[in-house]
Amino acid sequence: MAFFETLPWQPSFEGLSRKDRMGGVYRAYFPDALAGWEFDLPADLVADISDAEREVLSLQSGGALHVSLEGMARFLLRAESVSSSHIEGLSAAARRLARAEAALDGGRDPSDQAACEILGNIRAMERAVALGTQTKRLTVDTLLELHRELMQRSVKPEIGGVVRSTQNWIGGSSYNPCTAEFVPPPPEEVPGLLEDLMHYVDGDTHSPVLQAAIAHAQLETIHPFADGNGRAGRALIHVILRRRGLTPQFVPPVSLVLATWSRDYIDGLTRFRHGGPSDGAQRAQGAQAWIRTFSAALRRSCQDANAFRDEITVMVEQWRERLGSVRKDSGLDRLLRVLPGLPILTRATGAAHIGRTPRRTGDAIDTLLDAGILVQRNVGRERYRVFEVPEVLDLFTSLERRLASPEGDTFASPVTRRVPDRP
Ligand SMILES: Nc1ncnc2c1ncn2[C@@H]1O[C@H](COP(=O)(O)OP(=O)(O)OP(=O)(O)O)[C@@H](O)[C@H]1O
Repeated sequence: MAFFETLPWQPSFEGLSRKDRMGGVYRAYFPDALAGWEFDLPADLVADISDAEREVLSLQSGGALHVSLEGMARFLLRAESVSSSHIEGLSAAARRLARAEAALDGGRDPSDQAACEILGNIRAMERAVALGTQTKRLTVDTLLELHRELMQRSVKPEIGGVVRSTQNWIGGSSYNPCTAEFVPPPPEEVPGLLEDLMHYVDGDTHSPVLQAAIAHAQLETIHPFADGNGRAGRALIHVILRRRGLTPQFVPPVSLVLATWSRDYIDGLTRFRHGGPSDGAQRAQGAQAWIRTFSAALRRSCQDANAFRDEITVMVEQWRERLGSVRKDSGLDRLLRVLPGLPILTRATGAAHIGRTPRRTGDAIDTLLDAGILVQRNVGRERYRVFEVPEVLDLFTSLERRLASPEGDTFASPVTRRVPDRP
């Protein structure tokens, strides 16, 4: 039985305005556990879910012969991680991340906090999807470990992996929950609800897409952490999809679509919160509304990612035509394969990716510079020179613009988030 309970909030000395400092009442939500929940889905929703599953699988299987799948998979994962940050766009992020990574590699402290957070998100996301396959049982500890990873490079690393011990809320005043949009369950409810959630995540009573949708919504409803609940919930989606074998290679950038459909996303999460009996019609209907939104977002993200992958493939084929004969497994051949996932490079990072000496890599870079595929972005001595692949960065921008358009077409439906201009 799920319900809202009205609880008192004591006045406090904190807060700028009188209203902030005043006491009052708030309505906390007590969700139902997931264990034993059985519900039917209408035929059209079942079809939507299988369409989404088919799209996710087609993203894994489409072949890009001369392109490193790992590089592209990393890019999609990066896109998904960037959606959790407030950096201005994927292509800007690519540049800033490359700089921050270079600083970290060189043992320096990168000053770019946002870039560091994204690196943390990417690492956590990588770890999350790895956990999906490596960990035998998914438990509350797995979730805490994942959250710790996510928060490691944030401004508040100390809250990573710590279940909240106070009441939190979403929206309204920062000082009290009386005007909040949503007040998750009180802290004493959280451990039991998390046990139940992770038990559900570890099982396979529902199909992967359904399981990912429900687990995400339940995590956001519990809101178990002081911060980073959105990130943990998004990572959980990918843990489930990977674990259930749906995304062995490519992570669909579903979070970016949910961010674009922010109103539908929040509406869906809100509908998921029912009142009344755990086997009642209201619960089933609310869940269906959310699952519908989630499946559609997943489908859209796969369609956009597929289009991106096709564009990358065509681009690399055109490069090869432009270059004439490229000896198989030469430094140049290897560099062409990895460039889509490495749009900003130095001689050293290029060498590390293709397993050749910096000198050999430098020769391949020179060929690509002559062909206009690479451009040099700074003036400096050999080892400090930074190169970019403008065409790849342009394709990032196009993908990002497409993902930020509610209908996936920036002419038909303008972007809803701040994104870079059309290349
Ligand atoms: N009305 C709502 N009901 C339930 N969940 C919500 C609601 N509004 C937002 N959320 C979820 O809460 C997340 C924000 O929570 P929190 O600030 O703890 O996470 P975060 O990872 O730090 O933030 P962000 O999502 O901005 O990266 C959102 O990303 C969304 O998933």
